[in-house]
Amino acid sequence: MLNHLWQVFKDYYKACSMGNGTSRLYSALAKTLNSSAASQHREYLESPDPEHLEPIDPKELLEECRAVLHSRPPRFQRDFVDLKTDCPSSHPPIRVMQWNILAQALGEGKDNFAQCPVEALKWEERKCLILEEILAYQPDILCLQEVDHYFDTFQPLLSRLGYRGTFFPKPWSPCLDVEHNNGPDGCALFFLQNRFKLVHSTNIRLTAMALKTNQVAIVQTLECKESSQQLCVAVTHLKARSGWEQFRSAQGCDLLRNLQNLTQGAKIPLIVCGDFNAEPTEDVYKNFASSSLNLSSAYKLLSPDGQSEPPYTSWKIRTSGEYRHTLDYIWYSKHSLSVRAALDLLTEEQIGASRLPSFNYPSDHLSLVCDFSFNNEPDGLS
Ligand SMILES: NC(=O)C1=CN([C@@H]2O[C@H](COP(=O)(O)OP(=O)(O)OC[C@H]3O[C@@H](n4cnc5c(N)ncnc54)[C@H](OP(=O)(O)O)[C@@H]3O)[C@@H](O)[C@H]2O)C=CC1
Ligand SMILES: [Mg+2]
Repeated sequence: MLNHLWQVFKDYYKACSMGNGTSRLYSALAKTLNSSAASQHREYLESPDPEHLEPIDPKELLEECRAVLHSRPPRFQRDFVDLKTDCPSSHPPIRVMQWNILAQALGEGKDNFAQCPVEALKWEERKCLILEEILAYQPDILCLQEVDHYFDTFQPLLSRLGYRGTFFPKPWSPCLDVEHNNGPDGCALFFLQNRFKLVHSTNIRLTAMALKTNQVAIVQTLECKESSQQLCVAVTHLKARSGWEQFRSAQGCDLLRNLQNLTQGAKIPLIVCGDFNAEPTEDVYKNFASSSLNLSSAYKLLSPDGQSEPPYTSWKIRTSGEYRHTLDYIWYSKHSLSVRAALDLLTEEQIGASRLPSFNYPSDHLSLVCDFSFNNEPDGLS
């Protein structure tokens, strides 16, 4: 106990000398004094045994994560913006989270982040920041890109939190080029099993100009247990880098074609989450905005006129320069779904001069979170 307290105080001085806030520290200190702290006893974080299936209380996992992160600056506050409160709904909203979490192997071995300290990228702590973000918003549906710790971290932990997960790795993941990698990165889709039943699941290797590419998508049809309404959800991560705009556009066309079939010609309401690696000026964005699937991009609703995308969803400094781009989107069927609320983005001040990732935030992409409801509920309330 004394040793642990001494460590907490050492961490306190370290945090102060870094000029960071101390609220995490107070919480860790209180925990140490009040109980046999979770920081000493990482029951969930250190035993992600796939055979271990007892449910986890999200609050307890969050406490474990906070104990691991006690010497880091506190999480930034992000608020939900209410967008549609006039229409009452008899069912709880469906919360959807879209997030490129940054593959561990790419962050350490390929991305060339120039301002992010290497200590901020340590997996044992960074994974707690990622889990903390997921646990803070508790999405019903979670769509992730750049997942290279599915089997050892996210699948075992999230399944004990009540999620069913699906992972589809990239066929030639660039993670595999990195020494000591943890396997390929890919897309993952999780949904809460107490809210949805899986009706249909498809893994798609996207094509461009009739050729198979290195980019993938997962598309699932879910049935809401409360309303019996069906919902189709897709997650994707399109080809990165400038010079590949036509390639991304072709991949987007392939995904749209697949989605036409999987939604039975737009009959089933659809949500598409992705890191499209494309600004709104690109063809792939325009094709999604004008498709016969009648999709709209949820985060436009945060702009004053409801017509503009946010100024950024990804902000980083590489050795090659600073990159601030809007690349991530949550598309939804605009006639059958409404966005009731959306999580505001981090401000430039919160992101800080070194940009992302950082000690505060684990990825170079921000998470996007929206609450949806169906427009036509069977009981006719909305
Ligand atoms: N062995 C083989 O035959 C093959 C191997 N490969 C491997 O895959 C790699 C390419 O795969 P592909 O899927 O097309 O990759 P992408 O070009 O789509 O990028 C892969 C990752 O790199 C990140 N990234 C984007 N821009 C940069 C940058 N400027 N510097 C560093 N990282 C960046 C992206 O992150 P974000 O999305 O966040 O921007 C993305 O997650 C090749 O480099 C090779 O290693 C690929 C095909 C065949
Ligand atoms: Mg990346």
